[in-house]
Amino acid sequence: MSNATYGRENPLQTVNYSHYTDRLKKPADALSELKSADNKFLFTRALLMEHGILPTTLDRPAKSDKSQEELIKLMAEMEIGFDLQIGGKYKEAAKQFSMILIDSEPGTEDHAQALFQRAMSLFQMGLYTQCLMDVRQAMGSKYPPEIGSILYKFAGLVHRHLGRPKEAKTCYVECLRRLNDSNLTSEQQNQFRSEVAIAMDRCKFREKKEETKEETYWSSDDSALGRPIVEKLVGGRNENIPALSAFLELKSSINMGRGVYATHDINPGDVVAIEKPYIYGGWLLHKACCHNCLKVPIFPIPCTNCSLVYYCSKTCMDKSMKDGHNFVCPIIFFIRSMPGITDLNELALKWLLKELSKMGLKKYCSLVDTYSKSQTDSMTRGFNDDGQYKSDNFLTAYSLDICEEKMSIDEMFFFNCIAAEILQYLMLSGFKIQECYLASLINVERFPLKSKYYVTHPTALALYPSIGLFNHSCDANIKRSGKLSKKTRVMRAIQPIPKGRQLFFNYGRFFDNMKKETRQEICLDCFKFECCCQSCLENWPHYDSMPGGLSAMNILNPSMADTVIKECKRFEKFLNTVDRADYHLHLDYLNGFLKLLFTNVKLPFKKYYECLNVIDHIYTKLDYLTLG
Ligand SMILES: C[S@@+](CC[C@H](N)C(=O)[O-])C[C@H]1O[C@@H](n2cnc3c(N)ncnc32)[C@H](O)[C@@H]1O
Repeated sequence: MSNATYGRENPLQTVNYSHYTDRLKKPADALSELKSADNKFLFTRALLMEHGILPTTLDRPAKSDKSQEELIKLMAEMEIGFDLQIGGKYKEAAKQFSMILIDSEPGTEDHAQALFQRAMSLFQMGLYTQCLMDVRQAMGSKYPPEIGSILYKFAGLVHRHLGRPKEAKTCYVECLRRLNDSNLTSEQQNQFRSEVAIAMDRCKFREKKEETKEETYWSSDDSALGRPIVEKLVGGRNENIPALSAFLELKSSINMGRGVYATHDINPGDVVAIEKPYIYGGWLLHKACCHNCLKVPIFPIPCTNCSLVYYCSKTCMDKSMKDGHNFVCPIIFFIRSMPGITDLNELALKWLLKELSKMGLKKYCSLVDTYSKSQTDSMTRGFNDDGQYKSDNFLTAYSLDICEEKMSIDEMFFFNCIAAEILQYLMLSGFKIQECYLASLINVERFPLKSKYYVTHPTALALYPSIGLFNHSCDANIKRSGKLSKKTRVMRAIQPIPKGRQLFFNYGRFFDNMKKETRQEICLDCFKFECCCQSCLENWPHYDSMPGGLSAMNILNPSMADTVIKECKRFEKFLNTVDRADYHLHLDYLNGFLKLLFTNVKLPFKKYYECLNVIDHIYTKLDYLTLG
């Protein structure tokens, strides 16, 4: 593979779907003539082979020692960065070190040095979180041992600035342990020790302050919030889809396909789904999270073979190897050099390996064949003959994808090419696959290679097959909670959901403040559907211009008008008098007010959404406190 350009691909940039078509001069058109997914895949694979695009070896571009010329160039580039730093031009310096990073190979000393220097510039710019990400990656790289103590001391300083005294202390202990490797004189070492002692003292002071703050917070009168919350599905577990509540069922509608509906009245706060991800992987921009458990370790340990993924412990490293990293490890460099969204390519590979380890090649391929041939109607996919939804993870995930007809030919060809390349790398890494299984093994239709699956979370990507059954609405009545590092995802009602109504969550993040046209554009662009939610169909006004007063037009139950007016005034007083930090102490009151408006006023109604925003704020804060 000569064109490997590790690290240049930005996972956030738009994918160039004509990457392969451009190289092969429009062969993708022939794909539209082929009917079955198997034939499309085999056609693409043969074409790539014919054009010499499929890799034939796993030889990485030689890691030759740098020539004298290259060394001089690197030093000159570093010097430019140092000069910018000395001159206080931190942004320019960060850019300069970024260029060096792109040109150096992860895991090498040059890479670690550039990371460390960029971290220092980011620190000066006050970008502590980004700075810490660089420091962590530098720690996981092959940095020169003599800078170890300085690197860990710096990490301590960054943690202190981020208000994490415990982590800072751990770094300081580690930096002292590495002091013997440094090339400081004994006098400089003594100076270093006394500086670290002062910094550690500051951590102690900070820790005490944190403890007091926590005590005052929890000594507030709501004891329910003072102990860890154990989430329970409302009504218990669903028989057919165990990740969902028993108060839900799956039904189909013309414009949204399958969706999840309430079979009982559901109240705001009720938990409607709890699911562990079927597969998950780190987000490349957040490289230093543990490849196995997704936690962000204080000291990331790089994989001893590839150096390209990190772990928080030896246990996680061993577990990951058993879970398939042994096959991915020799090819991860190449997988990350491929076009497309790198993280999704990795996730697709992980998924395939997981299925294969679970059921073996033969069974897996026959399952895919049976499934794709027997159930082509997207409305019935996933249901058995008794109308029950098959909750097996493989079939559930398989049946989620109904997107093929929405793809352009270029896109379809692109994904087939990616699949063919991934499979080829896998075979080159020693994974034995007989020719007859090739087509069933990689079915582009089912592979999570498309953006519609990715969770826009800065740490990781994960696939939740049952939660993936919820449709989108710009006026969501459920909300996800739980940090991805905890992996388990909890979905909770935020609005009253009467029996028979569909449950929706919001696929976008900042839809509340967008006008309909923008939301529609995003849905089409990112998720490939035209949004048919109620607020889009009825073209609800933007939040600021929603009706705020009661009238004959929007009161549903005139006998309740006085109560509604009185309660709206009370809510206004609440907003003016209660401190934002104490909102969570009034959750029952707020849910009650929301329900009153929901039952008696036609939506959209401004006060209703004001109240919903407050509730949303509370859950976000509770997640942070209880699940983080
Ligand atoms: C994650 S899936 C949801 C489950 C899906 N309806 C099914 O049948 O499996 C997302 C897909 O559902 C459909 N969908 C979800 N929300 C929608 C909406 N507001 N309007 C139209 N289609 C929607 C789109 O086809 C989208 O690609």
